[in-house]
Amino acid sequence: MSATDTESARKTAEGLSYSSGFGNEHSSEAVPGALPVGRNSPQRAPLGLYAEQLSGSAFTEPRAVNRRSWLYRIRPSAAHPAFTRTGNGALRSAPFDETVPDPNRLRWDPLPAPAAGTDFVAGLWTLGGNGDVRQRTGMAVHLYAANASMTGRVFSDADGELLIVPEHGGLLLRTEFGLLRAEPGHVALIPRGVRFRVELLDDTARGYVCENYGRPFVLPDLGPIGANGLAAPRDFLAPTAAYEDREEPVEVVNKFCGNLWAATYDHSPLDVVAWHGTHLPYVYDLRRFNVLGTISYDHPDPSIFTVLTSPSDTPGLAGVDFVVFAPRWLVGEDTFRPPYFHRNVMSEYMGLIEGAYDAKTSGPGGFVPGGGSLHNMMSAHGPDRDTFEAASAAELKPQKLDDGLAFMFETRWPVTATAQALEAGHRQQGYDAVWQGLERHFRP
Ligand SMILES: O=C(O)Cc1cc(O)ccc1O
Ligand SMILES: [Fe+2]
Repeated sequence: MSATDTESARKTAEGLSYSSGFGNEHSSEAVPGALPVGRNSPQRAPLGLYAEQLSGSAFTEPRAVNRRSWLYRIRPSAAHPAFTRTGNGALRSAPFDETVPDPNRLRWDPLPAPAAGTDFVAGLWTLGGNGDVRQRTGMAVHLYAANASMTGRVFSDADGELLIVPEHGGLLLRTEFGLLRAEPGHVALIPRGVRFRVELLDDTARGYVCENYGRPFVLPDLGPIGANGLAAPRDFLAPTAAYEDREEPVEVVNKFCGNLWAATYDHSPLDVVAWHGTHLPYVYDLRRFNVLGTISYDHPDPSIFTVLTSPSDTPGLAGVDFVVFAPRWLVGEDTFRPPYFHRNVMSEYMGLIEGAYDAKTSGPGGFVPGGGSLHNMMSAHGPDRDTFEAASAAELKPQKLDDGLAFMFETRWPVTATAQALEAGHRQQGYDAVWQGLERHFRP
């Protein structure tokens, strides 16, 4: 990628404007009058545009979960030649059956640097997942490492929505709905089927992606917490309409039932001049998360850190939760303050965006930014030996944890790793050792 590409992406990102709110109806027009008033599909849409509905739920789903957007575009998406199979690279999809589900605790260092000229799509590398793309259940954990902006091509995922978690390097996401800027510490969500192109705001980019095949992410219910707290709806930012009017070949890469397919349009499909609806991309700054925790004793369960949840058919049992461990005060009295030892019916993939995580030693060979751990259902885990020893002896003054930003994709189904993840050179060997040497202290 040339320095000028990065520079121009950066300049574009500076001037972005958004509209705020989660799950509500948004609307935007890049040209005044482009949005029809009072109806969705007039006989002739304004300004000679084509009207197109993009649905994210069945037409008949209850109003509370119904999602669709109306797009007013220069050319209809339907005007394209046949899609043909293209290479899947290091992308894998559910069902994950290359390997046997592994009860062991697994940990990885960051992805190695990619070959020159690797863009976001080419840089996707699947760690594992669960469910079945054809049944629209489950999730996948991907990582990405890129050093080039996407040029001449866009991506869309029919299999699920993409929750992008940058760890290194900013991203400019040019979507059908407009532009989003996602820096490390932000998350961006691209809904099922929405086309987008990723441009890099820095020379290289690295991060994580949760591909959610199931019900779209929503904000968790707050129960006795009350009307406020955790992620506030108004901190979710939708783009404003911005269109490309380009009559030139653009490759549309479509992830469909686990495979990549491509068709070359004779124009840019990011040609939406106006839109309104609820099936929308958004960004959220994790530092806006209102962290709640104990002000008396005991370490609350991490469900209190849920940013977004994808409900399954069983109330309270998420297909996948996105959970953030953000800076916070620890004040619990007579309390072991880091995450406790546990065996969990849910399966936990953890990543680190910045700094250190309070249950694990950082530094080489430890849990490091860009790395990740997989603690599958019922696997025994928790603080490593050094963390346990330090926290058991610590003086319990109020303590600010402000040097880390970690997250978890937590799912009701076990995560099966891909063959490339189990065999990867960056998989840490001997992770079990972090729990060795926990002394016996029992004195009956
Ligand atoms: O570090 C983990 O394993 C994640 C986690 C954090 C926590 O605060 C409590 C339980 C839990 O699984
Ligand atoms: Fe855990």
